[in-house]
Amino acid sequence: MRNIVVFIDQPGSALGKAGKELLTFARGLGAPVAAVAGELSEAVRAELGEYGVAQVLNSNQAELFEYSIVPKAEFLAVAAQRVDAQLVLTGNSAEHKEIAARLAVLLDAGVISDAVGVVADADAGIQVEKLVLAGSYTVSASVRSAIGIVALKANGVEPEAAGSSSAAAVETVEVPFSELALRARIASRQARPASGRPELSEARIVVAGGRGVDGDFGPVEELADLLGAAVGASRAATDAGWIDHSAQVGQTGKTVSPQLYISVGISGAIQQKAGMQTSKFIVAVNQDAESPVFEIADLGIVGDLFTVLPQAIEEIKRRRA
Ligand SMILES: Cc1cc2nc3c(=O)[nH]c(=O)nc-3n(C[C@H](O)[C@H](O)[C@H](O)COP(=O)(O)OP(=O)(O)OC[C@H]3O[C@@H](n4cnc5c(N)ncnc54)[C@H](O)[C@@H]3O)c2cc1C
Repeated sequence: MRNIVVFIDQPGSALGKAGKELLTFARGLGAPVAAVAGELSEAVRAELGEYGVAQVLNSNQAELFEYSIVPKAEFLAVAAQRVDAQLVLTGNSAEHKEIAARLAVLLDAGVISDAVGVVADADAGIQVEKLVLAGSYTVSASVRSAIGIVALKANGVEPEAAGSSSAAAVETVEVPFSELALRARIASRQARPASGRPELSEARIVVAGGRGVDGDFGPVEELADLLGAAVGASRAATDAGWIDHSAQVGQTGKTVSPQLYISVGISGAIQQKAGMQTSKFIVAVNQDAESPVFEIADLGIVGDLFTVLPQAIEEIKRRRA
């Protein structure tokens, strides 16, 4: 396969898990070229080398961050053309999916989002696996254009450094932004207070609470912190104002695909399942043995969450002591 451009968006002082996953995927397919938007520190450059990147295309132009979406798509278009890429990999967040779509228009390319796997086939080209209809179907799709754009879901692969590392060569890219790219200006940004927990859609473990917590997320948060997990919620819990809307998992919330999803006091309505059904291992705690959540649970615990969670917390602490 020809070069694979991997989009690394504002890495800051260290390469994040999402970027490492994309690079691990890319390495399995061909030669990864990192397209880094934002400042490129020496530490990140070294990490890129460790993850098998020999070439980095970097732009830190202010327009990338002062205007919405399109400048990043134009940067990736320049990067893809510069290295004659066959594939561009992006993350699967709402912003990255929009960037992927814009990029596809710019490059006259096929785009596939929500991907969980990519295979490069000499005859069939780029084959992508994705999950649809709340994860109840796996669909194989192929890109038929000369270059493909694929937005990959988080947690599809364990990040793994390449066996040997070498310093990645860095080339600065000056993007001639179009007039169209500068039409939606970002007026202000306000950072959310950091919770210290992992980002919900990227977390390896999620502990989610529903109406059953009855306003008290304490045990859910305590278990999450013990496991280094993100805290999720059903819509009933977010609508009640017990937790921020950004924690909502489901059809109208976030889609998560962690290694472990612990569902607590959630009935398992179809709209909730839509956002978590592809989790690798699902544990459900619910006092109603007939609750639909048990249909998708790998391990079901019938009981009062205010009894079950403290017992689990105590046992984990005891085993770690
Ligand atoms: C268009 C649309 C979009 C939607 N989008 C979403 C979405 O994105 N995400 C989402 O979650 N929902 C969504 N919903 C709402 C969804 O249909 C359900 O209403 C919601 O998921 C229910 O939340 P819940 O399971 O927490 O509450 P309930 O259905 O009320 O279930 C609460 C559960 O807690 C159990 N329980 C109660 N007390 C305890 C206890 N002490 N210990 C253990 N178990 C206990 C009960 O047995 C019950 O099973 C959407 C609905 C619509 C119409």
